[in-house]
Amino acid sequence: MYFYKCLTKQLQDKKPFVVYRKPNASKMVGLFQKTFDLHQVRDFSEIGFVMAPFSQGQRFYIPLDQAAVLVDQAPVGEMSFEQNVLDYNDQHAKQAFESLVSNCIEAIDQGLFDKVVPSRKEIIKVNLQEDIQGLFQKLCISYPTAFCYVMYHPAIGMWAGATPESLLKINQGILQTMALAGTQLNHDREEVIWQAKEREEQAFVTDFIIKTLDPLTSNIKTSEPYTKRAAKVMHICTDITAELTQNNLEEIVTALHPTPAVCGMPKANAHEFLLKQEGYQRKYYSGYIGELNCDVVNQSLSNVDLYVNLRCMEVEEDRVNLYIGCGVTKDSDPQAEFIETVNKSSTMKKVLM
Ligand SMILES: C=C(O[C@@H]1C=C(C(=O)O)C=C[C@H]1O)C(=O)O
Repeated sequence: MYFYKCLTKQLQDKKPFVVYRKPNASKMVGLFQKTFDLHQVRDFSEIGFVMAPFSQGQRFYIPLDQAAVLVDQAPVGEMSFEQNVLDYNDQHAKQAFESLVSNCIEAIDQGLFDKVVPSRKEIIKVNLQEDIQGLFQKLCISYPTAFCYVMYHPAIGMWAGATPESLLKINQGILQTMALAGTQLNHDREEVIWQAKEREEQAFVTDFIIKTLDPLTSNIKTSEPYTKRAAKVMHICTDITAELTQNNLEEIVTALHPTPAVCGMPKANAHEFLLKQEGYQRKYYSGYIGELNCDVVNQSLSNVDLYVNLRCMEVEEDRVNLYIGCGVTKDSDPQAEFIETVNKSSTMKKVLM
């Protein structure tokens, strides 16, 4: 297929590209940048595909007018969930994460914040560089309801993922976002029971988003919280819509990101705590990715469609780094939170096998 020939050529040339497929979409998109330049988003008037970090670092993008643009049928097929690797057994990683969660709970007890989202990195020795096409196909086939992508820039490296979380959609003056939090294993039964801890954690996120959008938009509406299934796990989700009152995309993105779903609440305290205590660089994990001022498949230049970069991995020469986090509140149990990160990491591990 010509799409994959371009992907292979782009990789050989080490030029920037992104390939992606939106949730439930039948089409995939490839943007293959013609030069090596690193383009940065400065005021959100830029048009193209953006990838922004959690905190410090470059907000880079592939400009639509500097890329070969390809749209094709997205991969479909069957993949079984059976041989899942959930028996992660690194005692050192377990202890380190549980101690981080305990520090989080202590900080909550001291009144520093109500919620915080610590995370960790898991290194898997595997060489995926030879089969990026296969990686993208596996992501798309395994996770039809997620936003699946592989993105590369020589200055940033290669990132791939299948995220269930939308950060921001704008279409014809209507803004949509979601408050996603709370996690349990996806048992595939229709009836799902959520404990108070998860419901409270998710309500924090909804409240934050409503408060954040209030001065920037009008007519904010929320759905009832519902269960959103995301591969091996499921979450509580509230859909939120609002009307834009002015053209203030930069203000809106800056206000929403990072949400309490990936950082915490109040945001500034949680953010500062994470930068000091997590002990590693999140880089582009829990940043955002997606279309800025364009909808490539529908050939429109007025849409925004950004996703939170979760269930993602950084693909290096001989290894991949998986990034995973979980929301901590006063009622959290460090062991249970560690298990939650292991369950979430199975989303990525599945496509590594
Ligand atoms: C932080 C992550 O996920 C976020 C945290 C969740 C939680 O705390 O339950 C649920 C969904 C995401 O908003 C992650 O997957 O790394």
